[in-house]
Amino acid sequence: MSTKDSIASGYYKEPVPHIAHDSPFASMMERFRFAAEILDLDEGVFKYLSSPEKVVMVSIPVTMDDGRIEVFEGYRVIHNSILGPSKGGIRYSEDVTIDEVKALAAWMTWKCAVVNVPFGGAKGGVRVNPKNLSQAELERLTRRYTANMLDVFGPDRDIPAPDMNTNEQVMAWIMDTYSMKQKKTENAVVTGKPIILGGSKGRKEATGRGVVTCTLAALGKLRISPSNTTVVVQGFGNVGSVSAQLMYEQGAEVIAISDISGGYYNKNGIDIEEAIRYSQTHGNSLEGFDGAEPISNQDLLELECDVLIPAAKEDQINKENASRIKAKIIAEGANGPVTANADKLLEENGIMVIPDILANAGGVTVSYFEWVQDRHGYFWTEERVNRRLNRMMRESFDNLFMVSEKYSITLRQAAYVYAIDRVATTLKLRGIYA
Ligand SMILES: NC(=O)C1=CN([C@@H]2O[C@H](COP(=O)(O)OP(=O)(O)OC[C@H]3O[C@@H](n4cnc5c(N)ncnc54)[C@H](OP(=O)(O)O)[C@@H]3O)[C@@H](O)[C@H]2O)C=CC1
Ligand SMILES: O=C(O)CCC(=O)C(=O)O
Repeated sequence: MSTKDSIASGYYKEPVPHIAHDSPFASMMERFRFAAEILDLDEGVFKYLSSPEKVVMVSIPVTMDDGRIEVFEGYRVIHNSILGPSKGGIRYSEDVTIDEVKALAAWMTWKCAVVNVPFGGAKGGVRVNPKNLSQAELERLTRRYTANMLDVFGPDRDIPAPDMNTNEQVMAWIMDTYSMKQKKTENAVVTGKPIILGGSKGRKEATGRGVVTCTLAALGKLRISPSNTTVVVQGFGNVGSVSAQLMYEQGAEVIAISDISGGYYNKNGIDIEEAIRYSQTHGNSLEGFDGAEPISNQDLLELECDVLIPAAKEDQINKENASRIKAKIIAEGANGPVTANADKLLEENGIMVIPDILANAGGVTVSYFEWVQDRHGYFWTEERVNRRLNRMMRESFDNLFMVSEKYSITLRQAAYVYAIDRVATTLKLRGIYA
């Protein structure tokens, strides 16, 4: 089989109704179509996997500190649960949309299949800027969102986790609200909890650690040593800061970092420990960080470097800027940071892209470990968590690298082919009955 230039033919070409043309869901579908064609996927299975199993939209009234009632919109999308209970984070963001959550939920299905964890895919979102809420308002919002989702969530049904702008504290409130309803502590209903509540050691760092495991594997394939590597990281939250720190610990020179306040560039390398300290002591913001020169988030993506780690949000590398990207490797810490129409341009420039559904799968992998530990009531050492995480990420990277070489396709295409084949085979074995 050779690399395909034009990916869609036959029924794969038919547009899926109600999907914005240029959106994360459209990007997901374009890659899904490519894999469906390679796999000669049954038309019914293609249609089934093109839409989510369940979409829940809720209205969340919150009493604000000044007594006013504000109403927020919340979502939970379960894309598919054929591989097991659905799994995926919850995002708080002013511009989250149902279409974005649908794409993120589908990516979770493929991601769990890529790393062979027995979960389906889901994602949640609330349209809110949490920076405008007090801690008490955030708690009331989270508890009401959870109350509205009591029939959706469950340790055997659907298990949330952190994503953009949500953290261990938010997971603790979800667990507590759910447990109150069950009249018993049910810590396996969420992952990414504080360790004292049944969280797993290593979960907070897991996504960044997985990004770095894959990056080191990719550098190995290109015969570049980590200590001769320059790295650029977009986004300095959970995924970006841990990825930057672990690459820095490997001896790499991290020459640029960024958050919503802008980019920070130092051609001689940034002291990442200092940057993390700065952000932690300045309200989780790099604003005013003086260990580097200011640079825009867009210019940062186009810097000359060996490794670019987009770890902020979707659609950052697109058909407008893809031909100006100079990195040798892009490790997708974020979900969907590259649009489908940029894939070809990056491939033509010989850039190795480690796709999101592999690169950032360390988070859900350790979430799986957390769920297993909660259900056993027996907790692992951090060393055991990290060793198993590294092994699973490395095996998944090697597996997809082999698939990509075998079929002369990119790592992203290999990831979709592998994941969709796994989901479709499971579907076939289980069967579909009314
Ligand atoms: N947390 C996890 O375990 C996982 C997360 N992911 C994905 O990784 C990405 C980041 O998530 P996570 O680290 O958890 O989120 P966080 O909220 O912890 O961090 C997000 C970071 O991105 C920055 N940011 C937001 N918008 C922009 C922008 N336009 N330009 C530059 N920086 C920006 C934020 O800046 P500021 O703080 O200043 O707003 C912050 O530094 C998301 O795509 C998420 O879906 C994927 C797998 C697992
Ligand atoms: O840890 C999890 O369950 C899911 C993390 C997540 O939302 C993601 O991988 O995008």
